[in-house]
Amino acid sequence: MNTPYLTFDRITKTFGDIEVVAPHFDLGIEKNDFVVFLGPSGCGKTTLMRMIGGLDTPSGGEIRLQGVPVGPPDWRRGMMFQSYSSFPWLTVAQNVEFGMRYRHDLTEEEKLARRDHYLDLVGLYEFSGAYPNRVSGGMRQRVAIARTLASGSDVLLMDEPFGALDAQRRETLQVELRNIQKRDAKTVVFVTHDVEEAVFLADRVIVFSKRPARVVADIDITARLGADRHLDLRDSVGFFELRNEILRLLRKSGAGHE
Ligand SMILES: Nc1ncnc2c1ncn2[C@@H]1O[C@H](COP(=O)(O)OP(=O)(O)OP(=O)(O)O)[C@@H](O)[C@H]1O
Repeated sequence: MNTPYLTFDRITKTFGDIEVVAPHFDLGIEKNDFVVFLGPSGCGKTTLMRMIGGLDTPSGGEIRLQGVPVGPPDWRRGMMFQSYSSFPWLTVAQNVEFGMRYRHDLTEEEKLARRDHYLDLVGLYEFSGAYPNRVSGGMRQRVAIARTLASGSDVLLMDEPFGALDAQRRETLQVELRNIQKRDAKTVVFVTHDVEEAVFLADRVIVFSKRPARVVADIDITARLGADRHLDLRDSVGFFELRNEILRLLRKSGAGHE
């Protein structure tokens, strides 16, 4: 049997008396999969992501990437959290460059080209020289998205990254993220509370129970919708069926979802 690219092997996690994941939590994530975590608020999704990124450590068990236990954060696991703010003392462009500080494999010219490409992608090129505290919250979030993508990590850990964006920008970035993920063969773990966003982006949606988190459903979205995602898909019957199915699961899992 093949070992998954990313493995949670008999994980336990407690904060004092609080048990965050169900005892001996197991989960495998395949390379180049776009996996979305959905579940009730406070069930442990962020904690699971932080443990992949190395910002938190399991109380027991092991998380392995390509068979190797994960250690402290490094650029191969790029993290982007909703609260992950920009550095106020750096300009928008310098913030994006900062994401590439460990990319010794790139020349200065390549770094600058990547910086400009991703700034353009998130619609911030013209704000390159601005300081983050001079732009809106949604724009700061886009700076963080550009920085994460520019860093070129193999694994992208994204915790509600589009939360502060307006609907149109959000749709654009969803399509772009999905394209980048497929084109550049990234493995993405993405947390959202938005079921439509989950269905649109994911190859696989994992629905968690209330804390302590356990997997209540593991849905192969690509088997049902195909890998090619375009905005028209949102109007299809298959999309609606999946959305409704997941909303029902969330209601049952006690999410009290919108
Ligand atoms: N550093 C910490 N110390 C103590 N308790 C914590 C800590 N971090 C998280 N928790 C608790 O662990 C539980 C899981 O939190 P987590 O942020 O992982 O949930 P979540 O599913 O991401 O929630 P949300 O959807 O609201 O973002 C919560 O009860 C939270 O209060």
